[in-house]
Amino acid sequence: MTVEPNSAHVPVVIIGAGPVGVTAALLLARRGVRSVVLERHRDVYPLPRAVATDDEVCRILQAAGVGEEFAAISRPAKGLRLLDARHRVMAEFRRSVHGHHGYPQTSMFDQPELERVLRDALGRSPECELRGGVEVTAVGPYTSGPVRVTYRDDNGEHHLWAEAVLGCDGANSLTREAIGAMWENLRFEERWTVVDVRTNADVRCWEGVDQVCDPDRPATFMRVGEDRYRWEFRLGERDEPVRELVAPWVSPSYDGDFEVVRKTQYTFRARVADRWHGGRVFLLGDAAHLTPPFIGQGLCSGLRDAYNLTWKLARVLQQGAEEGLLDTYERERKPHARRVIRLAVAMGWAMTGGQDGAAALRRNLLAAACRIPGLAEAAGRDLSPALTAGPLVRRRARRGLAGTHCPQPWVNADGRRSRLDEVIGDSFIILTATDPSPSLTALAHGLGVRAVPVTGLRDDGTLAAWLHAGRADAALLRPDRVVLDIVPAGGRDFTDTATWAPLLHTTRGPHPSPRTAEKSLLRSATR
Ligand SMILES: O=C(O)/C=C/c1cccc(O)c1
Repeated sequence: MTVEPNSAHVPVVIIGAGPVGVTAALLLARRGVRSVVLERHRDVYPLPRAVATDDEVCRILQAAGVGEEFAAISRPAKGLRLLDARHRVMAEFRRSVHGHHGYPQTSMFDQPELERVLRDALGRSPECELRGGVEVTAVGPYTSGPVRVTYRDDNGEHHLWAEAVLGCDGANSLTREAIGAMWENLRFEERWTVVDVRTNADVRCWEGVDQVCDPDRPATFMRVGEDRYRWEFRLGERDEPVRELVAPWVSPSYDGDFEVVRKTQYTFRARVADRWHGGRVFLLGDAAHLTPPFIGQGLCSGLRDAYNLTWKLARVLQQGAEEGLLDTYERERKPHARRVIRLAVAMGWAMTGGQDGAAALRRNLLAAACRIPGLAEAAGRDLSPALTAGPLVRRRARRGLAGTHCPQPWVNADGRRSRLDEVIGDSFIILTATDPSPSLTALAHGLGVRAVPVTGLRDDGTLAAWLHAGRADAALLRPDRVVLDIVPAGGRDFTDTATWAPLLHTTRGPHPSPRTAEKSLLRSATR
């Protein structure tokens, strides 16, 4: 897509071509929505930052069309351990290589490699245009009609008018300022040193993440790749040399290759923006939330933002869905991001002893850091909680299926083994335990949604067991695979559809999806 410079109209402008911005562009492109991505740097930022994803995020990357490429550059991690000051294991939280979403529950990767994969995919998408080496100088006004985005490049100043603007412009977001959002402080602020090393040394480690719970020298250590390692240390009184810092893991007498790829100081913060949009200007990723990295969820939260928002935006822009659909973005994502940040902060307290008046008391308890209330339980589980109830999450019970994700097993359709999402398409869908009743079929038809019995998908029984465990005869999945509502076991239909049915309504048909092959698989699976 090429847009005339100086004064052009585009459906979506994305500010920032980091992983969140580019993934958002790819997800929109898969739904036929064109975007221009504006980025300060000309090329991928070469230094490592994020190092971990969970399986939900791998599924998002799959939806963006780079799932297999990401699998090829990432490495499953065994999980998370809490160590005491003498590096004795106090608690171990194992992660499976076959998570709920069909991928390893934790994967390690090198961020520049991920960004290269995403940029290459962007280059193959005619719906996306990346403008690198530009500086965005203003966003807005945004209160009515298209939003103006002003940027500068070597040729001067330009304006774009967009139906929506996605601010993926990081912690110092200009977009956040433009919409007048303020930070809500979740009370964690510490200076840490982050060290990335490439070496073939015999590093003392396991295939996972170690958190050293030592108030005097809290630290994180993990293997990121074949010869890539990351250490994080809370800043001490003096700036110690790397070899001194890593001496407990790499023998000081090792004199082989040892490249410090990066050593930098960060302020780890816990913050959430008080508002995530102003009209059609949205905040995503670090522009909307900041977390200490102790549970590896920073980038994950940003990619969840992109997945949550893009299907809603595509429906509004392309299919004439109600504007109210867009309000659910902040309503769903903000409490989710806040909960994940709080868990990261709790992990930080376990490692450091905390910063408040009770810190001294907690220090005495640190020999059993995993006893910090709720931490062990939460850290041992899926780190991504269910979405809270709202217009698009009809939660009846605290532990019901609504707000959680449908699992992604392998299925067999049309004689081919595929991941579930490749087969069920990218719109709303109802999965049923058995053949849908005539009334459910009629209801589905009225909603413009397909009802598919899981038996026809021929998976390994995962889907039937999941519905059974959730006491559901059917589940209505949203395009992001979150359960909107269920038909309770023994029930006939969805009840009280009035709260969500209007949000499913569209006035135009969907853009023809590039995934025609998947649709044909679905037809044969449901015949
Ligand atoms: O809980 C996990 O499996 C991974 C946690 C993690 C990942 C990356 C960086 C961290 O400090 C923790």
